[in-house]
Amino acid sequence: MNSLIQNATRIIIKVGSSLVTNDGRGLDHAAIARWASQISALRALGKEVVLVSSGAVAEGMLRLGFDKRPTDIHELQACAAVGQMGLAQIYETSFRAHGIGTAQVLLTHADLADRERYLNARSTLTTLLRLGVVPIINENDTVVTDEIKFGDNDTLGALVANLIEADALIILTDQRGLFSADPRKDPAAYLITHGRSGDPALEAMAGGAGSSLGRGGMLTKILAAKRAAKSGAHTVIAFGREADVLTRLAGGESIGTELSAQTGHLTARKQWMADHLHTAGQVVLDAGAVQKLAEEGKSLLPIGVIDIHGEFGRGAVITCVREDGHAIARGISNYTSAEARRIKRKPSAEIEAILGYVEGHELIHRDNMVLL
Ligand SMILES: Nc1ncnc2c1ncn2[C@@H]1O[C@H](COP(=O)(O)OP(=O)(O)O)[C@@H](O)[C@H]1O
Ligand SMILES: N[C@@H](CCC(=O)OP(=O)(O)O)C(=O)O
Repeated sequence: MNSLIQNATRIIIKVGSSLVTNDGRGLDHAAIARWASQISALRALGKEVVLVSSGAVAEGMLRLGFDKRPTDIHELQACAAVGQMGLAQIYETSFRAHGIGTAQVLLTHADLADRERYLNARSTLTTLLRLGVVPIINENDTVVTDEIKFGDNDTLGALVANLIEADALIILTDQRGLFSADPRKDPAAYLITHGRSGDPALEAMAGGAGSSLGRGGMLTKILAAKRAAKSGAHTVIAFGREADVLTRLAGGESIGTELSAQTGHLTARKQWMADHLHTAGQVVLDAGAVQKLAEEGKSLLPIGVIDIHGEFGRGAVITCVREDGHAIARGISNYTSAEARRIKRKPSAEIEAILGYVEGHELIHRDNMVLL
């Protein structure tokens, strides 16, 4: 028994190229229909699911008649663009059979590196989940070149887990999990059933991709688990053709390789904030707000803010100081410094009238704050 997936509410599921395209023979309609049916069952259990799907290049190669992976970057990008149409169509049809809508989200590295776009991607994904839609994510291959690519969707899956603070990342692949060595090369290799994300011993066992279709191989999956754990997400690596793999994992069964994260979401986020020694700006709190934060564990409302120093964007880590300049907390601002200047000293009910929109009643929510 293992409860990593059973206890997870928000789950990222990543499916690799060889699974999605039946080892390059063409979209595996039956496999995709089975995953859609299982994901529909997971949602009936109250879980939110985001799918990260590879396979655009492999499917596009088939549709355009390439018998081996093109070396020309623009031909590869053309393959991705053609194949992505196939992916979008098959996922929409397969989920529609269960009355579930899908949404296509194509991301690039630049989208997640830019704070504004990162926050927009996060809000769109969480909104889609709230609206009951299954987002289907892939890298936007047509606009990126090698130097600026995530390169493999294992990494993308982990970054999406960080982005929306998922509880778990399930990586479905063409092996039963992490083996002590690449099972294609070493027949004596055995399955590793449990481990700690970030354990360097795991990295030593993992090798590169097993086929010409996959990009990352096992090492990128192990590194993805390490990355996902930074925001508190556990990872399971399992065989995508295993019968009812998703529903059995959700039922608490141990399948594949389970890699547990050592810290919870809140701890991970607070640690991240505590590590921000230089913050973009400061807000000066009145005595009432200091009391609410420090003594009562409350969020920071604009009404308790007397002054704002520095220029910062939405989502920046800022410092909360007393009137005498003493720092008492750090946290993520829901508003830009310009907006904060307009809503300081105002009751939260007036935010919408002043700014024309509301990002939150708080300037800094309690969950996004660490006391110093
Ligand atoms: N230690 C290992 N355990 C399992 N698989 C490994 C290991 N080292 C390398 N591999 C290879 O990684 C492959 C899976 O990665 P990849 O081909 O990128 O798949 P995907 O398309 O699912 O991302 C396996 O088929 C296997 O040959
Ligand atoms: N964006 C690429 C994904 C490449 C990739 O990471 O493949 P894989 O190692 O099979 O997950 C595509 O859709 O072909």
